[in-house]
Amino acid sequence: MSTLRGNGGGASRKFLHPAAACQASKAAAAAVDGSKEAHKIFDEAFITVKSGDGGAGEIVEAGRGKYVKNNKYHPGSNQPKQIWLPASDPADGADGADVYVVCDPSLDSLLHLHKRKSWLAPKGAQGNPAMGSSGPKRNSKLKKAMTPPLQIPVPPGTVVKRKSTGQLLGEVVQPGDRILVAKGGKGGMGVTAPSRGQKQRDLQREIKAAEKSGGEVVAVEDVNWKEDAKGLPGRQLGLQLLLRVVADVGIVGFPNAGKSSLLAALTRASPEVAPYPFTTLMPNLGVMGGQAAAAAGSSGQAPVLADLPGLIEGAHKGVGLGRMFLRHLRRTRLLLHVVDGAAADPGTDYLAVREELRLYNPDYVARPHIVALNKVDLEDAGDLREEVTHEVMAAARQLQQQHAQDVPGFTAPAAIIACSAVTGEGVQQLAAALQAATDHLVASEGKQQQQQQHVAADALAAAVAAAVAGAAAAAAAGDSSSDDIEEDGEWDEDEYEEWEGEEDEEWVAAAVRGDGSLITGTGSSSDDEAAPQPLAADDPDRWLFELSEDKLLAMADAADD
Ligand SMILES: Nc1nc2c(ncn2[C@@H]2O[C@H](COP(=O)(O)OP(=O)(O)OP(=O)(O)O)[C@@H](O)[C@H]2O)c(=O)[nH]1
Ligand SMILES: [Mg+2]
Repeated sequence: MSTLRGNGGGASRKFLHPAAACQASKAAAAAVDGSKEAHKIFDEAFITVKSGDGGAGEIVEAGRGKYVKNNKYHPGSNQPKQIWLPASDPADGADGADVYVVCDPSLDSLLHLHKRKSWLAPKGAQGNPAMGSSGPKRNSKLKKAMTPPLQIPVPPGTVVKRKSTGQLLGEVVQPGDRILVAKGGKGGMGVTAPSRGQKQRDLQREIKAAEKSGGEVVAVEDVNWKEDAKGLPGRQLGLQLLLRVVADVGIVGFPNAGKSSLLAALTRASPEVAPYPFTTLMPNLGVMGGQAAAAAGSSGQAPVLADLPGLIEGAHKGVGLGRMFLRHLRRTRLLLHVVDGAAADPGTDYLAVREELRLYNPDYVARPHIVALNKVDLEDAGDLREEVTHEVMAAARQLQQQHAQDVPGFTAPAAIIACSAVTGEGVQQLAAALQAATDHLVASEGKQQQQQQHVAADALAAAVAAAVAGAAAAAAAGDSSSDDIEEDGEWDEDEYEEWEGEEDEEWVAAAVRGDGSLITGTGSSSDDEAAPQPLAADDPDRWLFELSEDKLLAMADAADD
């Protein structure tokens, strides 16, 4: 999973093929059609490979003395030199080169394989090659020269299949991973050719045997020893290569929900953002910066986020750009489900995307996820944020009940975080949640291997909630102190007075209980003890979001009524 982290922790990586960049600027509908080809180029390739033929073994004629001439190269020079080697020890031909598909973390697409479709591995060297031919020659100790393998570089997350049968040959994930796709042909054996006298004796024996049995000898072929010296041919096969993005977090949601905007807000990636659906045609990757890690109290590695093209209803059947991209979720630990909070019916949007994921691969809905309720800066979304949160929770519960039988481990969101990619509100909390969830999942993966445990949804939610509460507190503290000191480090008296006179900030935090009901807590900035505390891992109540002061007053009024 960590293969893309070598780029400095904060740098972004972007897959943008020129063809796709051009298409992206066209109208949405045209982009949908055109992008299919661009996408194929980026993450799918068909190639033909052939491993090397085995080299022929050396043939030494018997009875030609104790030593025979063999051409050998000086190490580090390509000048052949004739040497004498024992005639009793003819050299084998070298095996043909094997073909490997190897993981190369400097690559991020399969584009290079469209420029080179056939990969032919070198033949094995002959036991005693003719003067002037190149390649490693007889090694009297090993008796056989080695042929370096042909290596086909591919990015991390590439799956290799046989083109004809679809048989899975393997997958490379981390640097150093490699798959042997075609073994080189075996080299021929070094043989001693029978001497003329030996041939005569063999012939006489054959004739006698034939006479005895009443047959007639017409011709004798003495080819068997020659066959032994021949190398076997290499293996040719067609391969299909598929790239699955390797990232910790996969960002999903309806087109235009703000997935790319959130990627840009959370990382240094700069994906294309535009107010029409299907702006994103290919996955964009970004690495989260260190701030979020600090806010979440994490010492873990910065998560890699993958922003995917929008999903729409029927995506699992190939509607929109869906099916081609859904496989990129395969290697993610966590999903970030982005919901447009200002949409007509965000709860239904959430439900529809979850359904698409389930229909494509039930594993995807059993994977932990965090919901980002985006665009809360817009009036509608801001006013309705609690209502929408409830809707999303209700939709999650509805799905959970519906599929309790067929999808074991169907998860509700580990957190629902209201945010705005445009104003930056809630983005710190979202970053802290993603960092905490990734850390938690990485840690429990380690444990899983040792103890066969499953990631407990409640423990994950508690870890995420604690990180969100921490980030919210840090954001509040940052807000109150940042303006008080002048750039030269001196107190600004006027501002100080203003600050002194400020009223305590009221806060209210809300949490959703295990049974779905809402609890709230209130306090003020001077009232440290009452500040929201992270809940224990086994506490079914989880802090989910903080409410505005207006909302607090409205709720207090409602309670009085
Ligand atoms: N007001 C507001 N607008 C937003 C916010 N986030 C995104 N947008 C706008 O929503 C539109 C779509 O944003 P994108 O980030 O391209 O959305 P996307 O989900 O990546 O869309 P596709 O790639 O087409 O699936 C753009 O016009 C953004 O400026 C937000 O928090 N508030
Ligand atoms: Mg996008």
